[in-house]
Amino acid sequence: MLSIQSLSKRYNTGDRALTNVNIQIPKGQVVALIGPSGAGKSTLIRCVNRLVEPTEGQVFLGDTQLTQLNTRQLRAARRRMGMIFQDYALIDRLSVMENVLSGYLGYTGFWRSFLRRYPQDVIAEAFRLLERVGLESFIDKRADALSGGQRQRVGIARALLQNPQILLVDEPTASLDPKTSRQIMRLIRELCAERELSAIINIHDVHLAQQFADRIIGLKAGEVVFDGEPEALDTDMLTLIYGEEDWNPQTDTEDDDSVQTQTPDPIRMGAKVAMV
Ligand SMILES: Nc1ncnc2c1ncn2[C@@H]1O[C@H](COP(=O)(O)OP(=O)(O)OP(=O)(O)O)[C@@H](O)[C@H]1O
Repeated sequence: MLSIQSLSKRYNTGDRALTNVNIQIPKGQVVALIGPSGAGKSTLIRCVNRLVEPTEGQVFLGDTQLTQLNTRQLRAARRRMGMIFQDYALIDRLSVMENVLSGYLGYTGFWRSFLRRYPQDVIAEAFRLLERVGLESFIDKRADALSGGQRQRVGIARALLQNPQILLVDEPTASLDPKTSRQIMRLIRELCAERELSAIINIHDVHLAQQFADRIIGLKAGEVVFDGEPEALDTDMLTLIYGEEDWNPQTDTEDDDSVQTQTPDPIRMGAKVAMV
């Protein structure tokens, strides 16, 4: 579904951010991208939707070679990629509903988007999505009146309104507390399963990655050094990716209100992960 081939990126400053990255992601697979600061995670996600231009290599979404598209074609192709951001990227003065509907703007002409007129079926779908992410009673609230977790749910609903084939998710939980982080990761995972959507999630929290991803890719200094199931990510591999560190932190999962998260801490339990 998404195919990243021999991808390299060197910034104008001379920084080599990615070197010969090869990743194939099938439909419906949730991939967590981990690695220390500066490893190239954000660059990789941004090379997929060409917010950053790769220096070498190709990226295919289905049959479309994203790396060959002109500006107009790229705009159309980006509608097939839903973006979810660390800082939510909402318009504060607009309502929750208007923020979600803005996910449709890429499809619509200038005047319609200027007048913010949306087809009835799009509005109905936005309602359904807001219900699905648990925000049905917040539809008319201004975005800046919401908590961080609620704002991220709006961001998720907005991305899904595009009806994308893949979600590109950049540190979705970086600004959230541990309990809300797990709820958001669970929601993303469930939605991907319901819609057979693939996702690449750039995430710093290794425990969350292990708990909620189908597959983990570890980047170090721009190169893929691990690509496998969460169970295979043991302490030796974590040390290779991040360097020497205590990989046995006491993490508390008791405060999560979902029964599904009563899984053992994956690293404490010798990296045997009970997937949700
Ligand atoms: N716009 C830029 N111009 C020049 N160099 C950049 C730019 N963006 C990133 N880099 C460099 O590319 C490398 C990879 O950065 P990137 O932000 O992709 O890493 P990351 O793994 O996402 O880090 P973090 O977890 O801290 O966000 C780093 O050496 C960084 O300094």
